[in-house]
Amino acid sequence: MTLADQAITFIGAGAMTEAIVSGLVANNRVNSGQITVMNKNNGERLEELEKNYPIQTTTNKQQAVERSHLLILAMKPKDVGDALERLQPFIRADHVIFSVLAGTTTGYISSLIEAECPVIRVMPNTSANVGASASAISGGQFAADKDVDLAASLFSSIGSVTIVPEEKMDSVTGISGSGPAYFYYLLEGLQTAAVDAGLTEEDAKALLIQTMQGAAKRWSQTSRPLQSLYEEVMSPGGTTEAAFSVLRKHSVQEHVTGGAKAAIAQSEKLGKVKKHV
Ligand SMILES: NC(=O)C1=CN([C@@H]2O[C@H](COP(=O)(O)OP(=O)(O)OC[C@H]3O[C@@H](n4cnc5c(N)ncnc54)[C@H](O)[C@@H]3O)[C@@H](O)[C@H]2O)C=CC1
Ligand SMILES: O=C(O)[C@@H]1CCC=N1
Repeated sequence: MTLADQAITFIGAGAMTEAIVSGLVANNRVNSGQITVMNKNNGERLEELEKNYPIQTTTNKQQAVERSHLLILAMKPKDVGDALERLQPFIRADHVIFSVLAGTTTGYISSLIEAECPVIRVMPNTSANVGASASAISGGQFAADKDVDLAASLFSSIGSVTIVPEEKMDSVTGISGSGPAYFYYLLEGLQTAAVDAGLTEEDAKALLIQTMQGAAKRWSQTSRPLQSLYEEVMSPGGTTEAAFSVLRKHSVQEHVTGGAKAAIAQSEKLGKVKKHV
């Protein structure tokens, strides 16, 4: 079965579901008429999604599960136990389950489902909205190569895909899953400096977007270490050096590293609070 023939049900109608759906709809590799989004009870949210995308929605659990061969779990990690308890009577061994939940192992999900269906853990990010997610994928106990290939095919239609062993998924979650937020936060600081110095928000946005894209492109096309790239920008007694003396005084880089490590630790913790991992 090709991706275009797949009926897909998302369980959970939040930000991540919308990011993936909007990326998939913009890209014709998936038939958007075959996408269903199911939510526990927020009808207004489902109406909003139906208005914005050519998809179907439902709050009917049995319909949501039986309609599709491919189920994508996209509720908060704390809600997965309750959700699967209600859905599991309708899940068959020939379902394929993708989970985008932070810190939630495929083993834990399998322990909540009677049928031995393949479970694939995926960590995308919200850049899926614009077809630019950095997604990592790992297959669980019952996942065959073809199931991992299906996940790779679906997520490659909304960005890049890296296949990693499942024990690396907490690290991925703290780096690229949360990653867009780190860059938005840093950009917000730069935007404030730009506007405080008299630039219009519009000009600041245009300059910062191109600067960030240019830096990413440059890094992608060189084997030089990052330190040599920022040192190249820095002239003795110049502007960049002035900025770095403030950033280093406040150990900004160490705090950025510490922040990402806290995210990784939190993903590990989310996994440990659940039983059967
Ligand atoms: N937001 C992000 O940047 C990313 C989020 N994730 C993961 O995606 C998942 C969803 O995150 P968000 O979309 O940000 O959360 P969200 O809070 O925006 O959405 C969660 C949705 O699940 C629904 N829900 C709760 N219990 C349910 C149940 N029993 N049955 C069906 N639906 C139920 C809620 O009503 C809500 O629509 C999380 O597990 C998160 O770890 C993964 C990568 C990035
Ligand atoms: O903050 C979170 O827990 C989710 C997982 C990765 C990004 N957002």
